[in-house]
Amino acid sequence: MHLENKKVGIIGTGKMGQSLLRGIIRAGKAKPANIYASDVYEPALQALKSELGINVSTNNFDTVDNSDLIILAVKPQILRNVLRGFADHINEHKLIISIAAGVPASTIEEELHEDTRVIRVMPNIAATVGEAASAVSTGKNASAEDAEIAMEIFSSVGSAALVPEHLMDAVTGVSGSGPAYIFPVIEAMADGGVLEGLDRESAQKLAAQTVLGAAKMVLETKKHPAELKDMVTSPAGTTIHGVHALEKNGVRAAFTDAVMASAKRSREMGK
Ligand SMILES: NC(=O)C1=CN([C@@H]2O[C@H](COP(=O)(O)OP(=O)(O)OC[C@H]3O[C@@H](n4cnc5c(N)ncnc54)[C@H](OP(=O)(O)O)[C@@H]3O)[C@@H](O)[C@H]2O)C=CC1
Ligand SMILES: O=C(O)[C@@H]1CCC=N1
Repeated sequence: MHLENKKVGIIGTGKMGQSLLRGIIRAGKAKPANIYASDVYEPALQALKSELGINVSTNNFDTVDNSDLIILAVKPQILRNVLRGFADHINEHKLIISIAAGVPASTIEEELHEDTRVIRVMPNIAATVGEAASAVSTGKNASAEDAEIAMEIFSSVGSAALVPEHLMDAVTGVSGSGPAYIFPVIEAMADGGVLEGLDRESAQKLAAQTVLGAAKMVLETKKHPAELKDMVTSPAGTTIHGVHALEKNGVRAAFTDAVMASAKRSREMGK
């Protein structure tokens, strides 16, 4: 099963559902006429239909019945109920792709049909701008080709890598939740700039571009971040004074703790 000419369904057109929809269309991975989306709020669906030309419904049956693969983008807390609502409409020909945090593929198999092909993905909100970091894992019935399809979809909104499912909580801690750790960092760096006399707009642009540039250096040079940090810190210069202030405030432990707290919550949500 290749993505081209397949009917793609999305259940839940909130923040992530919409990001994925737009990304898939932008990348030409599916024609709008082949996309079926459902959610509970009719006016928002109609707005999506007129903007993107996709098929919409407030009835998840329409999405499930018309689609070859169905992306589940509702909150984890309601996922079981949503699955129970259409379990009778699922057969082994349909591929289920869930992005719900914490919910194991086995839970979805249990609620649907024991033979259901399930792929679990943890993307992140940067899918909105085509820069998500996604991890893809396979349920017990999903084939290598199913994983390839998921990789194709999520590669269209950023980078995607295959991981064993037991690492999904760790992935959630690092990249699923990660953008929310960085936004306050950008805001705080901009605050510092404002404190030192820059206007807010310039300070925010400088801070955001700095984060983007640093990330790009790590990805493109593949050097250890410590080596890159050393390239910025002149002896007795400005940067080492800034780095010292960060270390004094426990920046490393704060970020490591954030990743661990999110991963722990993901594990709890999976129980
Ligand atoms: N936000 C993020 O950064 C990330 C989220 N995720 C995962 O993505 C999933 C979606 O998250 P997110 O987009 O943030 O959440 P949202 O609340 O923005 O989107 C969920 C959407 O589903 C709708 N919905 C509620 N009940 C139903 C139903 N019965 N049938 C169809 N649609 C329904 C909601 O409507 P209403 O609001 O009216 O209830 C809402 O529009 C979650 O499982 C989350 O764990 C994964 C990675 C990153
Ligand atoms: O906060 C959450 O639960 C979701 C999953 C990862 C990002 N947002």
